[in-house]
Amino acid sequence: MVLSSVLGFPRIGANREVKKAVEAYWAGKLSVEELSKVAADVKKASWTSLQARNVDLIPSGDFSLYDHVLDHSAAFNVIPKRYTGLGLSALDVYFAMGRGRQADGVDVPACEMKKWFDSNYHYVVPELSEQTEFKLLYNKAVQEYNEAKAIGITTRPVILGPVSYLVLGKAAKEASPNFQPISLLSKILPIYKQLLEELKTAGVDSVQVDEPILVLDKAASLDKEYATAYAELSSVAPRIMLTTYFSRLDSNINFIAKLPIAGLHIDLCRAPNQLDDVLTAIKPKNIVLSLGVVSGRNIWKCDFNTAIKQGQKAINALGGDRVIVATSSSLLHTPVTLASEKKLTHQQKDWFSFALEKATEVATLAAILSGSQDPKIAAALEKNTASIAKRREFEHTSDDAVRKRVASITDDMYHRKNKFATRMDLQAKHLKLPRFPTTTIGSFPQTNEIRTARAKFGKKDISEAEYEDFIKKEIETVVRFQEKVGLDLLVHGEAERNDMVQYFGEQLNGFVFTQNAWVQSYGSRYVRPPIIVSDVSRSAPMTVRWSSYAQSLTEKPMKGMLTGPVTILNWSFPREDVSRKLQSQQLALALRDEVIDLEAAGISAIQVDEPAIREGLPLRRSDWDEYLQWAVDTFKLATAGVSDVTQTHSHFCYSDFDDIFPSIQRLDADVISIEFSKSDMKLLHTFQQYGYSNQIGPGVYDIHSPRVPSEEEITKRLDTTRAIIPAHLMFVNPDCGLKTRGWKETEASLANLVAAARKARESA
Ligand code: MET
Ligand SMILES: [Zn+2]
Repeated sequence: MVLSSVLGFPRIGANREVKKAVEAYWAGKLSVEELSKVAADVKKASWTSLQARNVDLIPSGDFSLYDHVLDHSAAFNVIPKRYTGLGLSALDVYFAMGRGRQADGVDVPACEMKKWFDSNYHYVVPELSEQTEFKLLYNKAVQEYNEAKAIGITTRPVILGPVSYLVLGKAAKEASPNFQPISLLSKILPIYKQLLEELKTAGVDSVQVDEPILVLDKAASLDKEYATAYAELSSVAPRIMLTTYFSRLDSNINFIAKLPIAGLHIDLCRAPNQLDDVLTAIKPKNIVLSLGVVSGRNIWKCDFNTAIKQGQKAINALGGDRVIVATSSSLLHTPVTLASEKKLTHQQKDWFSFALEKATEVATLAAILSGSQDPKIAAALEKNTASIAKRREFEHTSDDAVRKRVASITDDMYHRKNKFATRMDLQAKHLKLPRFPTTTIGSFPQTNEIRTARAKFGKKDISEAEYEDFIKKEIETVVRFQEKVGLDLLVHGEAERNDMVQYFGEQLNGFVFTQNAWVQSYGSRYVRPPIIVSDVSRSAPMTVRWSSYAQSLTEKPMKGMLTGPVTILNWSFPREDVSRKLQSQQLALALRDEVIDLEAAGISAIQVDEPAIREGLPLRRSDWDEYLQWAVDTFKLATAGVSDVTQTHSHFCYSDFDDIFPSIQRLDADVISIEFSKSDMKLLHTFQQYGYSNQIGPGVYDIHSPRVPSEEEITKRLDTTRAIIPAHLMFVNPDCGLKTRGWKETEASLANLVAAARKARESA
């Protein structure tokens, strides 16, 4: 019999209960007990609804109040010293690691956060060194397994495997210079053994051990580590389902097939072509194969007929008892349920599947592949076939004007008139910025007042004119504040934006929006990605009136603010019927018109944010060039339409710069601002290595945390940076937008930033 499996479920609650509870706990408005109760209810709701949908293998242990990697670190005693001895409870230490803490005399920054593979989910990076003493402080997998068991549901616990956990970590400050986290393998294995033994004792039959690192090139050199780890673990563990996702195993399958594991999960949505090789490699072994055929990363209804073909092939090779039908990855990256969407048309609803609907899909597929004679199953297949046929029909319609415009893009549209050095002089005269010009990344605090006004406008409780007035007042407040605090290049504050992608998607043709389709980005931050369903174009200017209104209020230069094509694409649920490249080109042409309109309206600095360009990078190196070629080209297409006197900016927030640094240069933005305050100046080494010719604003403090950086702290950062980046190329700015921050810390932080920049100017 073919079983069905879900690899992980969204942990935010169908109505964002977890966000609300966690934030209330932080604000001191909810007790630990009340928070645990909310968490328990959300877990229970997930388990019972997966059971009701006939999913055979239901995950547990995948819940988290902040991040599952952080959970692991906290449970394994991977707690940097700076968070201990502060008199905090274990839970508060946990949250302090996730988001920093500045209260009651305690002042600690957050741990570094990184993007989880090529997704927009961020994990908290474990800090490891020779001194790390692993200990199993608690066993979350066992706890959740028992929690589910208590309500009569048998689950399959999920844990992050030892090799991936270590490789995802980084060397702590105190580690010796050549320290590699993976060198701790022999030290961490006993703890994993203890964890797994406890699972076995609790009655667990099989455990999902995630080793997503296996889809990366670097796994090829970790074959010995994998062999050692799994030989040790399998001797004490329940049956191990080794789980990979997001890309293909390629030659890594050769050593994986030799591991003493009970099963292997592969992602057939991202990498359908790996099926044959994997089947060949595992056929002689007694390994179960879990087929990731229902996408954990996108929201399109699964094409059953394609999935059935893959399933049938696996059954033919291995027999039905060795095949599982599963989601391609955890459903953490998809919204909870389509049932919450009241505004989608009937046609649109028929295109999509969210997490709960995907659970039904895996269960139905497993039934079909098991030869079920249930008429309901036959009807479900028929219905799916009809839905997919209708969607294909829709996909064949296209916007000819947009397609023609893409086909007639010419080479000169990718380039500015003159080289950067010439442009820099022209812009300096025009903008009259001082040395170490100070600026921000765009957004200012999104207060409750702003959200309430937007919600009221959405519900038509206030008129468009009233809303417009409200936003204008917000813009004025932000402009006056920036003048007062002494910033040089101003922004309008983005008060009118619900989200930097959604805001544009809503004004562009080709997108569909949801009401409740939230997906976790980090901690309690959730986003609602728009869905690209057809060709994209712009009907009218999107930001010009706000930017020009802001400029009209001040003598200082105002920076226009747009989200770049690659980021809009990567933070949307993309189409799967046309290439990402084509979708990005269409977006770029729409944005190009906006950039040109902003310039015509008197805006002389225009920032086009591309924070997601790095995360869209394919996980396998051999696929990089192709991606970077079109990603960089489409950014240039969006920005290069302006005259040389207009200063283009771009912003990136991630720390793994090394990989794509030459491409950042090729973007040819006049100024880039980057996040780096949390990665310990690592970026600077990248700079030293590759050099960079244009202007650059390394983020001087971490905006993801509410703590206020002192002036000295910022000065120190500037000093380090100046040793590497020529002073005349430097901008001074926070490492990202301020929308998640409160006004109080924003005022204090920016005052310190301006003071530090002035000091730097004096000593320049
Ligand atoms: C995630 S990058 C954010 C950039 C945007 N301009 C902002 O300031 O919020
Ligand atoms: Zn950012």
